[in-house]
Amino acid sequence: MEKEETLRIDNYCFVCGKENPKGLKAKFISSNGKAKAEMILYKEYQGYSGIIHGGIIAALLDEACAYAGISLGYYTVTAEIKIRYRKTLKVGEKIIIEAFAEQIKSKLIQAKAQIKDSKDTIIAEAEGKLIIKEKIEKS
Ligand SMILES: CCCCCCCC/C=C\CCCCCCCC(=O)SCCNC(=O)CCNC(=O)[C@H](O)C(C)(C)COP(=O)(O)OP(=O)(O)OC[C@H]1O[C@@H](n2cnc3c(N)ncnc32)[C@H](O)[C@@H]1OP(=O)(O)O
Repeated sequence: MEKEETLRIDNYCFVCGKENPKGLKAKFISSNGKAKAEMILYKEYQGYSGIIHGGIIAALLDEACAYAGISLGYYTVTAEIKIRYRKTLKVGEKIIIEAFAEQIKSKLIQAKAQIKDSKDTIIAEAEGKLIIKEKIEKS
């Protein structure tokens, strides 16, 4: 049987990679199943004029879920993600992205994430199912 591919981290993640010149460069902090980042998205990421593209919002929510899972000690892939877009996100607005994850089966992590603006209004929220691929070895 073929050996399963391992997930490699090379700092080029589109959402968080420090080395990716075309990435969003989000900086997540995470611990104990929670993850958080703050950032501002500019015009490069809009769809309609002045409004951030929903795909970018989805990528941020997905990443927040992954980081919450990483903080539980696992690298995962996303099997499913459901997104609810509640308000449009305007270009140039400060946002807070937060996620919470829990392991509910041996290979399954369930995560919830949300994006709020600086007035604490929910812009978008997500529910994700993440499949555990490997345990993070502590160095
Ligand atoms: C020391 C600290 C260091 C910290 C460092 C921090 C730095 C971090 C740096 C960088 C972070 C980067 C973060 C990036 C994040 C990106 C996230 C993504 O974009 S991931 C790419 C998109 N997703 C895919 O490409 C998946 C593609 N799909 C698949 O691979 C498969 O379809 C998969 C694995 C999702 C399911 O495949 P199957 O069904 O063959 O899986 P089977 O292994 O058989 O099942 C596993 C278990 O999961 C359940 N399962 C599978 N899908 C499910 C679902 N949708 N809902 C519920 N359960 C499900 C199954 O029923 C099974 O459960 P049972 O073991 O039988 O109890």
